[in-house]
Amino acid sequence: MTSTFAPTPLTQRAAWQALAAHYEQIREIHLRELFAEDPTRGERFALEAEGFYLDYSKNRLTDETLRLLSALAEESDLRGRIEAMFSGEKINTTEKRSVLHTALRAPRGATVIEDGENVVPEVHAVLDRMAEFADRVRSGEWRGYTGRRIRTVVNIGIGGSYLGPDMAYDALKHYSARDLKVRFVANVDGSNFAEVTHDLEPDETLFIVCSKTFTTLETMTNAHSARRWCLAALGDEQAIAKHFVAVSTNAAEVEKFGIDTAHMFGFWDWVGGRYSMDSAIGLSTMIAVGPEHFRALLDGFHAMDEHFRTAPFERNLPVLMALIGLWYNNFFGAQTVAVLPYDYYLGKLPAYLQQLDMESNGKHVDIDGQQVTYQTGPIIWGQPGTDGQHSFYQLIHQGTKLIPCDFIGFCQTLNPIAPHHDQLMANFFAQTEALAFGKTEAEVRAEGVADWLVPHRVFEGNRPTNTLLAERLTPGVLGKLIALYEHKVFTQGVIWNLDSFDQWGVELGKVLAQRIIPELESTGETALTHDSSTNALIRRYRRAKRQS
Ligand SMILES: O=P(O)(O)OC[C@H]1O[C@H](O)[C@H](O)[C@@H](O)[C@@H]1O
Repeated sequence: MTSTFAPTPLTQRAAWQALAAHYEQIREIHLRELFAEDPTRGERFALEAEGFYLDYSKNRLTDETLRLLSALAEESDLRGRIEAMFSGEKINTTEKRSVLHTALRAPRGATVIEDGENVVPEVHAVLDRMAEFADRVRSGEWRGYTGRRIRTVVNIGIGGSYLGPDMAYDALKHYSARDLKVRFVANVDGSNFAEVTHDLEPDETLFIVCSKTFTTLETMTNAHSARRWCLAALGDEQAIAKHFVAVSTNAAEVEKFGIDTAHMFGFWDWVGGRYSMDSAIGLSTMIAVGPEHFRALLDGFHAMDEHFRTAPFERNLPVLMALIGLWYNNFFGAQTVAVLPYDYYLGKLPAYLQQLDMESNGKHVDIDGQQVTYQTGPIIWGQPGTDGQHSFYQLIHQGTKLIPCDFIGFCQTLNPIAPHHDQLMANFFAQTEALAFGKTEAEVRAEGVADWLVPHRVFEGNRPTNTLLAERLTPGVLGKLIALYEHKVFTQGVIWNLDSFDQWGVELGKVLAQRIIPELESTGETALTHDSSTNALIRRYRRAKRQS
């Protein structure tokens, strides 16, 4: 069943037009004024939920802005779209699929119906098999072909079959078995494979080939190289069963590759690649941290799902963050969002969120195929603090572009080595303060700065930030954080009226590469029929290749 709601075009909705008018009134107002007007602003514009404290007071908005943004969510039928997603409607219309990553973390015993069937028992059956396998690898019961225990797990996969596990492995290092390493091969560049495997012992290495489709060029090329690497050392086809397992929705292709489907962990076409780190794609995560921590991660995801589904919009973390983001994206003309985690373990969060957000909402037509007349998904980027401070923060503080930032930090460190955490968090708090309030010309002059230097030392301020503070980074908190961003992206996609779950934009390049591969591999001078630029580049490459 699909929803029958036909929204008024976005820019014609009453709330959108009211926001456009409201923007004209508010665009010049400085955060200094907003804070001066209301001494309670810092506490009033904050939300405590699911273990997070979101301070959104340092944003260029008022109660009226929030009221209008919430009205826009209502007019966009956000409530109905949330229910449509959770209840298994085929909201991914271009691929005619349900979008049920939320079922991956539904508790045992819950009911989520997809095409007339409850999928929760299947989800838990796979989780149970994963747990059994992870325990066997972790305990050393699962042995390699020569009888040695597994010391390194290599996840072969790309996109959604890589970024989540890679991010989570770093994020949960503190909880990981230290005698078992996880590495990642994603890029089709042979240097990735070479560098990851050069110091590994084949008989102590387990490859997890992760691919939803099991046809992705990069992953299949790397998996075949891994197979050859393994066979070259162990010399027996029988060894493959001990050193390869697969995660996929495509059992036929897994078998064709030569992996016994008894060693395959499945998932379903209602899980998008970029929403799959909590499916069997998380097998490497589970092996690293153990089934109990993995379940805590899932519980975290689920808690945020429930919050998103039930909390009123103005007290709803993902909805609020989505609406604030939309305010800058569509009214202030901000092109990007910086995600700045003040936690070493979250170093790969920006890269993970790039796929989650940009592959979901980087669309120029709406769900009905109509060209949009408004901006859609922003460019996501970032780096952990404090590293970024010594590099690109200059532009955020004094550049000509408006860059809304998400600052993410924790009250407690997992590595209490004084004085590090206080210093880290002092920087965390200082940055949002500096960005919001800046430093006026009068303040700079009062410091006795020479006239000619004054303009360089002035900080305009009025640069918006969200601060997301949690107690400490645990598997559960990571799950909540990722679900928060998943639902933020969903909320924005609903308002922009997009299909946030397809990714046609990645297809053209793939198809053209398939056409070019034989042109590069062929030893003869096959005719080239591309444009003159592409032809010249290919000819140059072939010439260099012949000479090498
Ligand atoms: O898991 P796979 O089927 O190998 O897909 C891996 C990735 O490649 C595709 O091209 C898409 O851009 C991603 O959404 C996907 O996660």
